[in-house]
Amino acid sequence: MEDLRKNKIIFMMGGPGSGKGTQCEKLVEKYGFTHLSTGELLRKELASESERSKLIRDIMQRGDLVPSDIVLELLKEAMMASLNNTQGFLIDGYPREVKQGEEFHRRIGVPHLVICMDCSADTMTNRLLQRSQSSPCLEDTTKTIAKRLETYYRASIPVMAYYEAKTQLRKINAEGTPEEVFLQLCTAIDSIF
Ligand SMILES: Nc1ncnc2c1ncn2[C@H]1C[C@H](O)[C@@H](COP(=O)(O)OP(=O)(O)O)O1
Ligand SMILES: [Mg+2]
Repeated sequence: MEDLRKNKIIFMMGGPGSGKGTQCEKLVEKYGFTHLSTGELLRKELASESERSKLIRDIMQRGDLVPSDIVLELLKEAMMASLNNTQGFLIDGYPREVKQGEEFHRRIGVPHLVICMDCSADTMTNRLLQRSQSSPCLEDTTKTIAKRLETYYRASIPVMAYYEAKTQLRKINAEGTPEEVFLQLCTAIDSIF
C-alpha cells in the first residue's frame, strides 16, 4: 500500500459555524493542501451512478447512518487520487466519533496535527443565523442550530481526548476575525513542517 502519511495529514475539528470552511479555503491557497470533507465526498458519490452510490442511497433512505467503513473508503480513495500532487491533506469535519478515528488510525495512520476551532455557542449561533438570513432556507432556526451544536459538543469531547495522547492537538481561538484566526492556524501548521 502507498504510504498516505508521507504527506501531512491535518484534521480540522470545530462546531458548525466555527469557521472551518472559511479557514480551509485560505489554508489551501497558502499551503497547497488538498481539502477533503466527508460530507462533500458522500454528496459527490451519491450524484454518481456507482453500485456503491445505490448502497449508500438505500442506507440513507432507511434513515440509517452511512457506515464508517464506507466513509473511510471514500476518504482514502480521494487521498490516493491526489497523493502525488499535494502538499498535504486538510480533512474537515472528520472524525465524527472515536470509532472513526480508530479506523483511520488502523487503515491510514495517525494525523500529524489535529486542530480544534474553539468557539462559543453564542458566536457559532450568531454566525449561522446571519448566514441563514441571506438564504431562502429557514431550516437553520435557533432551535435546529442549538441541536446541531449540542450534537457536536457531545461527540467532539471524547474525540479530542482520544487525540490528546496520540498526536499534536492544537486549540485555536476561533472567535476573532477570519484574519486573526488564520494567523493562529498558520503558526500551528508551520510547527509540523
Ligand atoms: N472569523 C469569523 N468571523 C465572522 N464570521 C465568520 C468567521 N469565520 C466564518 N464566518 C462566517 C462565514 C459563514 O457565514 C459562517 C460559518 O462559517 P463556515 O466557514 O462555513 O463554518 P463551518 O464550515 O465550520 O461550519 O460564519
Ligand atoms: Mg463547513
